[in-house]
This record gives sequence, C-alpha cells and structure tokens, in this order.
Amino acid sequence: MMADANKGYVGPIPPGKKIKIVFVIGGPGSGKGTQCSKIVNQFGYTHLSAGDLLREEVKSNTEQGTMIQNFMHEGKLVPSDVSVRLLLKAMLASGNDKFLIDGFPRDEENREAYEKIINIDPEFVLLIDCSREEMERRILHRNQGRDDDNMDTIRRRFQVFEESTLPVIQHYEKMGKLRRVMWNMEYNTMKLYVVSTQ
Ligand SMILES: Nc1ncnc2c1ncn2[C@@H]1O[C@H](COP(=O)(O)OP(=O)(O)OP(=O)(O)O)[C@@H](O)[C@H]1O
Ligand SMILES: O=c1ccn([C@@H]2O[C@H](COP(=O)(O)O)[C@@H](O)[C@H]2O)c(=O)[nH]1
Ligand SMILES: [Mg+2]
Repeated sequence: MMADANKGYVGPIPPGKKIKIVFVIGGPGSGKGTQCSKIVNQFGYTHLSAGDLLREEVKSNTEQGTMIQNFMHEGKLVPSDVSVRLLLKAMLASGNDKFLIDGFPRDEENREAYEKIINIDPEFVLLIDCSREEMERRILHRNQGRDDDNMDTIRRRFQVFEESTLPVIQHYEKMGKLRRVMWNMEYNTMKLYVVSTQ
C-alpha cells in the first residue's frame, strides 16, 4: 500500500501495498458469482465470495463450522467477525492486490466490522440489480445442492436482503460509490461500465 495513497491506514495488510477492493452486492441469485468469474478471468482480480468461504469453513467439521451451517441454513447472517476474518485470511493468502468481494458487506454491522478490521475503502460497489421473480427462478434452477436453496430459506434470504443489505447499498450510494448494473444488461456493456472505472 503506497503511503500517500493510503495515508492514515491502520490495518493488517502490509504497508507499501496498494490494495484495490470492489464489493459486488445483489440479492440472492442475482448473478454475483457468475459475473465475478467473468470479470476475474479478464482483469486479474481475485474473486472472494464470502458465502463460498463460509461454506468451506462448514466442511471443516469444527464447532465454528457447525455454528456457521446453522446460520446459513436459516438464511441468517453469521457474526461479522467470522466473515471478516475469513475474508482477511483469504486476501493475505492470495498474494494479489485486486479483489472482487462477492456478497459482502450484507449489513451495517458487517460494514462496520470490515472498517474496523480490514479498513480499506472500496474503489466502488457494484450492485447487480435483479427482479425478485428472476432471482427466485435462477435459484430454483441452480441445482448446486446448496442447503439454503429451498423455498423457506430463500424467503428468509430475501427478507435479510431487503431489511439489512439495502441500508448498506444506500450508504455507498450516499458516498457516491455505487455502480448499478441491471440484470438484463448485456455482459459487454456491463464490462465496459465496470472497466471504465479502472
Ligand atoms: N445473466 C444471467 N442470465 C441467466 N442466468 C444467470 C445469469 N447470471 C447468473 N445466472 C444463473 O443464475 C444462478 C444464480 O447465479 P449466481 O450463483 O451467480 O448468483 P449469486 O448472486 O452468486 O447467488 P447467491 O447469492 O445465492 O450466491 C446460476 O444458476 C447462474 O448460472
Ligand atoms: O457476508 C456474508 C455472506 C454470506 N453469509 C451467509 O451465507 C449465505 C449464502 O451467501 P451467498 O452469498 O448467497 O453465497 C447467506 O445467506 C448467509 O447465511 C453471511 O452470513 N455473511
Ligand atoms: Mg453466489
């Protein structure tokens, strides 16, 4: 992180490294993971999905894994310090300096914990704006065997998105950091939109 570019930075990332972070937010099934995979292939970002990191942790069969599994099964958000520390660990392990962070922050508490622990301002926040009807259709056709892709949990995940994630989106909108792309936008148009900010 360059001293001038990050004046006042206090955090765990080694000084002298300029880290670029883009948050990718959207409702459940809006296509965050799909679009991140396309972007990283072309632009050298590391894609970190908070949900995938949590699912990996569940596989560890630890007490923490079981706790995470219960939260995810109910469509609730796991405690912020857990998700932020998993993200930080993955960032440090990657050695890269450009990250697309998919599905995070999900609520104001996540955002505050991120600011406390990692403390790197996102370049911008990409919102994939998708109709609920389309998101539901996509999740129900996804067939990835996800424990939370059932109608009861899906309802709860939508509720969390509307009640807890929308305030985060509004926060970044007020800061002028929000870039909104529509779910039915052509990928090439969206790519130009994203890349034009590089
Ligand atoms: N533009 C698109 N058109 C049609 N289907 C799409 C599109 N983008 C993604 N999908 C499909 O929709 C499903 C959900 O996409 P994806 O897993 O990327 O969403 P997500 O936002 O990461 O969801 P979650 O929040 O549940 O992790 C997948 O089956 C994916 O193949
Ligand atoms: O920051 C986060 C991200 C995710 N979760 C939990 O994981 C599931 C699935 O997330 P996806 O992004 O859809 O893969 C989500 O419903 C939460 O239970 C979280 O707690 N915090
Ligand atoms: Mg996803």
